[in-house]
Amino acid sequence: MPKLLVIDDDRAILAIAERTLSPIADVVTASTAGDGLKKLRSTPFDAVLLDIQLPDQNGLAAFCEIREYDRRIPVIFMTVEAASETAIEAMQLGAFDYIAKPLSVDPLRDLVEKAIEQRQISSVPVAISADETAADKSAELFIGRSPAMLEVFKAIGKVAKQNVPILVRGESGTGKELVARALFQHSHRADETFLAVNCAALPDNLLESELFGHEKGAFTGAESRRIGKFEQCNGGTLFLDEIGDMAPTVQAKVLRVLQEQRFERVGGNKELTTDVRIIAATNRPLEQMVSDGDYREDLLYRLNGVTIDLPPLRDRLSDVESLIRFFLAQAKLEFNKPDLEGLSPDAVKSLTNYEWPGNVRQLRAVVRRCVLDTVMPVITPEVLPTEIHNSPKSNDSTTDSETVEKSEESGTQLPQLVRRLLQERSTNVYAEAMEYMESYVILQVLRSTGGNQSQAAETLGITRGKLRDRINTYKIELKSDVVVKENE
Ligand SMILES: Nc1ncnc2c1ncn2[C@@H]1O[C@H](COP(=O)(O)OP(=O)(O)OP(=O)(O)O)[C@@H](O)[C@H]1O
Repeated sequence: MPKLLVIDDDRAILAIAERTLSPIADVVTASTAGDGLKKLRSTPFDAVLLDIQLPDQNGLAAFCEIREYDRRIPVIFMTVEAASETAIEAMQLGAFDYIAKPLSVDPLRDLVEKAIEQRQISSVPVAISADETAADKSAELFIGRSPAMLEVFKAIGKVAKQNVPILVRGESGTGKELVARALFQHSHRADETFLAVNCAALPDNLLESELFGHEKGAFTGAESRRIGKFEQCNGGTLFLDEIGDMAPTVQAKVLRVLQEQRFERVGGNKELTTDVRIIAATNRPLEQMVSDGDYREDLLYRLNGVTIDLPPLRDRLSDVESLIRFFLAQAKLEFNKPDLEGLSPDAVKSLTNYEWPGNVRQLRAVVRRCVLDTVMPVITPEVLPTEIHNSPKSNDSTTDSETVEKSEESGTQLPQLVRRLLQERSTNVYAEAMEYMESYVILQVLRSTGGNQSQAAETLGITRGKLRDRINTYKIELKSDVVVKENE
């Protein structure tokens, strides 16, 4: 039977604890911190219930001694009033949880059961340690040992020093900006300026002015002359993210810079020259957009002379472990969690089996969230987001065709979709897969804003015009709920 230590100077509390908890644990009591610590050192315990005010020592100080002795032991604090300050302090120190007196029987039993269970599952040796030297904050490291990523690194090495435009392609969150930075750092321009512009984040007229600048009075609100990024970045490197999201006028101006290194500020007629290396990135099907008349063919050809393709994370799952190691060590330092030891083997299994629709960005966010959420030194599957913990592949139980039928909208069906398209010998796999992802993201964000398009556009980092365009394209209906219309 698991062993529980209850430290409190109130005999009534000790009696309630013994009565309530003896069916689930072997309860040992102590009425002072000194006595409790002595007992703890002589027998192994699975959890501790600790009063915050003890006669011989403050409970928080006693807690620190317990942690020094055994940092894996879950400690639940008990206190008379629900004092937020103490609760915050206790949780910051790493307490398992906090319960207010007078003790209610059911919540107390549930909490102690949970603590004992946590103690047992986190007693396994860690599969990935949180102590990695790679977490040096000063270096922005690019992680990946899979053959696909080695190809990417080789491509960066080959083209970084050539003064040509480069197009980086890949799904959102695959690391396109990191590639752009690596190209810059290894180029002859490494000591010059590097600027990044997200073309989807600004309305078309503002994007034009952001890139090329404007003259005073060029449009309402243009109260003075403004220098654009192409001018500011003279001699340096400009990273144009989401290059697919540009109005035709802007496309024409960017093409001219690429061809002649010349442009005019908005509202100006003086021709300016600039020497900027362009690195562009996109996750959009530019070829399809050219066929649909939405993108200039000549611009596409200028841009994609040299292309670097970043594979989605699900196609290089062998990189997941090293990425976790890296993000875990970073988060441990950043969130000051010195007791964090790492991830349990089961947690690693769930993470390495997941399909990662949001790619490395999603993996990074999940690891950081787990580090923040865990109260135990070892991160176990229970701490993972439910979609990962319960993902069909993590549990190896559901077949692909079942999941496609069941939840068209779950957003995790991309691999199945791609497999189906390949079986059907589709020649439009890229565009269809991109559309699937894009419609999923837009739908989810619109749902989260209750259909408010301004808020959704802001959250998505795209303009309202673009959002409206996508809503029409994907036949998203904004009624009391946000739904996708069936194809007529
Ligand atoms: N191989 C990698 N090693 C370490 N960190 C990575 C790697 N790939 C991506 N990241 C991290 O993941 C996050 C997303 O990467 P990044 O912004 O470069 O993606 P992106 O493809 O440009 O996304 P988007 O298309 O949405 O702009 C960043 O925090 C980045 O540092």
